[in-house]
Amino acid sequence: MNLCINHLHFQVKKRHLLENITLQAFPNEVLGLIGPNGAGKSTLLKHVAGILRSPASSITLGALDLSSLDAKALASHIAYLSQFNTPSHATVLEVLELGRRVYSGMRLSKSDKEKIETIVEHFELAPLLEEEIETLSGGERQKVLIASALLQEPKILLLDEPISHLDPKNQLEMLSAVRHVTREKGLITLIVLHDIQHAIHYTDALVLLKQGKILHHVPTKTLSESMIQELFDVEASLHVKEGHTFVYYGHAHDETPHKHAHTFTIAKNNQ
Ligand SMILES: Nc1ncnc2c1ncn2[C@@H]1O[C@H](COP(=O)(O)OP(=O)(O)OP(=O)(O)O)[C@@H](O)[C@H]1O
Repeated sequence: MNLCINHLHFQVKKRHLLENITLQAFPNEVLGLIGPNGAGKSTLLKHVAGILRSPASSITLGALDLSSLDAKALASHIAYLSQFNTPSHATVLEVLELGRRVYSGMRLSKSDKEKIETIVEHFELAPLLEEEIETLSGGERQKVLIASALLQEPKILLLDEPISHLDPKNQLEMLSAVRHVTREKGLITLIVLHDIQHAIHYTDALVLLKQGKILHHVPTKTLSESMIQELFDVEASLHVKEGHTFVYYGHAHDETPHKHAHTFTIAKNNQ
């Protein structure tokens, strides 16, 4: 079942925040949304999450019209981790349990509890379970919220800058976990990332959004320097070292191995 966004248009007063957004995302795919500040990335995710609605457009998952569902029905299809919202007055365990309540209500089953235990172990959250979520560090909180979103077992996972507070090790582990779970469970994952390096290594396809419009929607391996430059209005160059692709901003390095920098893409280096 594909996620289809058709002719999404969103305007506030006279300002067009999203213009004619049409795209498809597929099961097993991590689709990265990248673009400058204010490009409309969060606004796009909020539409898929059903927080914002634009009646003239349609957002469907297979034959299901997501825009016709209420919040509870949406929660069984979509887990959304927003940039800023954190539940208040809840312990870590309660936040994790929230991920299962969409299915089980207040009485969690044995299987719900086992799923929580597995994720607690995987994300090493055991020492934090009784802590109030508000007292955690930004990174710890982000880990708990991602774990809770995964416990929801959605078909669509929406992550808005999910790693902004994590240290480098946790960033890599979290992105790796997101990619793994997307493939293992056949999810459609939309993730907003500011770090192009991460986007290159952990996404399958990229939507490049600028001023509310899609500039490009490409397989990640075909992202080119010229696309990055067009998107961010900065000099950018891609370099490959030992199979890994690195992005440099500013003027290209002297040791750039590719003379035709603007045509260089990252094909075959996206592992
Ligand atoms: N409800 C709203 N009313 C008016 N303007 C809004 C509203 N929501 C978003 N905007 C504006 O729309 C633009 C896009 O915002 P959005 O948060 O989607 O950008 P973004 O690409 O996620 O940016 P960032 O990378 O900075 O998080 C911004 O200029 C923002 O101020």
